[in-house]
Amino acid sequence: MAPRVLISDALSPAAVQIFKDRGIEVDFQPNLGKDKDKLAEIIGDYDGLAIRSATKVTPKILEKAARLKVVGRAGIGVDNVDIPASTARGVIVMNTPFGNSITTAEHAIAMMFALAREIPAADASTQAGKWEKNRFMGVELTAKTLGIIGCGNIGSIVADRALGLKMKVVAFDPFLSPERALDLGVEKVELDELLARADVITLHTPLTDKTRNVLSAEALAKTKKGVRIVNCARGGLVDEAALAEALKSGQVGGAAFDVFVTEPATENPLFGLPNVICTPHLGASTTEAQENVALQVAEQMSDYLLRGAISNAVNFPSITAEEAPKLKPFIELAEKLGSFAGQLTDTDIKTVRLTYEGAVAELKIKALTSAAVAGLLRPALADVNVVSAPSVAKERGIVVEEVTREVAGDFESLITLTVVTDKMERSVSGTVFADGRPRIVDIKGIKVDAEFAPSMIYVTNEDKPGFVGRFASLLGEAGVNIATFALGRDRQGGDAIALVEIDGRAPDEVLAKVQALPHVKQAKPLAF
Ligand SMILES: NC(=O)c1ccc[n+]([C@@H]2O[C@H](COP(=O)([O-])OP(=O)(O)OC[C@H]3O[C@@H](n4cnc5c(N)ncnc54)[C@H](O)[C@@H]3O)[C@@H](O)[C@H]2O)c1
Ligand SMILES: O=C(O)[C@H](O)COP(=O)(O)O
Repeated sequence: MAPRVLISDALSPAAVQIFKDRGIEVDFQPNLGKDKDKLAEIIGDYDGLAIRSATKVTPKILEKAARLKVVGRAGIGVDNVDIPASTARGVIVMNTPFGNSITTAEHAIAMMFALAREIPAADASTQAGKWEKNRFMGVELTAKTLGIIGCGNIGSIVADRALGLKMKVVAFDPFLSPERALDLGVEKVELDELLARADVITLHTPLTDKTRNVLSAEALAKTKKGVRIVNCARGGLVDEAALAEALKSGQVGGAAFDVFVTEPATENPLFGLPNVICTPHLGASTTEAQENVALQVAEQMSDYLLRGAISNAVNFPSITAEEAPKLKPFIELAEKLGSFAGQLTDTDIKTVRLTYEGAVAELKIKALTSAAVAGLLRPALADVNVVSAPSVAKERGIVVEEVTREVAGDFESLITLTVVTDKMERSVSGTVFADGRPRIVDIKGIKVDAEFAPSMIYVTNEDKPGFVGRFASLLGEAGVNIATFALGRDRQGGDAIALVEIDGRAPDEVLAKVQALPHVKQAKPLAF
């Protein structure tokens, strides 16, 4: 069945065409995102959801999204998507981090000019027939200092344009390296210095616990008198009530805002104040940017739904379309090794260690580790999956370790999963042969060669004569057909294991009889 995608915001129709061309069924309902009840009613029918900022992907929506595999944000900010809840349900969330950056930077520059020359007020006055030539006295931007808070993709484009305007640029961004600052031609400063020096401040950070109200009443009091403030990033970066007071007192000379604490903003403390310019979250709204992000998100979502390739996911490592087929058999192997250990582990797991040796160590091991942890936890938590596994493990205090080694000894690639509990440490290793099928090749240091089968019995016993005959007869007498039989031991007379594939499930009473055979330590059913 072809995957189905719902577009619930006003994306460029270019996205619809991409989905159709890729053989994906698509429903384009550009206003649906504003109607959360209707969205909740129909979301269960879709594998993908393509959005901008109007659709809110809440836990309530996700609860109804039984088939949903991917949310694609045609744009940058994913603050309208509950990422932990999406991750917990195994939904990949991807965005398009660069497609609208130039457009948004241009909007910030336009806002800065509009503030400097009071263009909106001058326009309104002129069109009202007033010709107030003496009312509007602007400021020149040349040689003024622009303070950029957040010098990432958009901030650095703003810096480049501002330098072109012959402004001085200072930037506050704890993650901006001195080398990058030098490359950009900006001066990296602390926040207080930026506040003290900037004639214009522009914000370009995401909204986080650290950036919320970065321009608070206290910060605004430290600015140059008459400073102009531009916010084309996120509402909440500036304390709107404090800014309104600072505008009234003249501490701040003007503010140009594209984003607001509450959106859609139908009322706001800034509305109606002198030299305040507002736009309705138009930063990304150009034909070029909208076409870029729509095409990109549709391609990314299609690649994931059709080929398992992941790019620009905020909750999973990237996997290219070339890597996806190489990873696939190893993802299956990792998940099955995890499942093997999970089915045998009854007590609290403290640590899981994944060791990747040989060619597999060159692949995206983060994805393999996630698959292994998902397999390990699934016997206890049915809902866990490759996307949610790392966060579920973290919540449960399970330490996940990864080790990579270049050489794999007898195998081209080898994955070993080791589980550590308070009582024991158990390792199981596997590989993928040329036929692409995963095999178990080592259990607790004992060599075996077994495939993962839908129904198996795993026996550990003392290596004593007679066990295999008795075990096989017992199964035969109970009408349980043996499909394959793998044996291994650490040394003659030492510890031995049997991994037996059977047709159908072994009844509990048969397993109890196996358990009661002489020299048997444990007999467990396994299913893959
Ligand atoms: N108005 C719009 O329509 C519109 C359009 C696109 C993007 N945006 C928003 O613009 C913002 C920036 O987008 P971007 O693509 O440049 O993001 P980005 O991730 O490339 O850059 C953000 C920068 O902020 C910095 N930063 C993080 N925490 C900080 C802190 N505590 N103090 C100072 N700097 C900090 C980061 O180091 C990074 O360099 C985002 O919030 C995005 O959602 C708005
Ligand atoms: O984060 C973004 O990309 C912008 O805020 C754009 O939002 P929009 O797609 O709703 O215009």
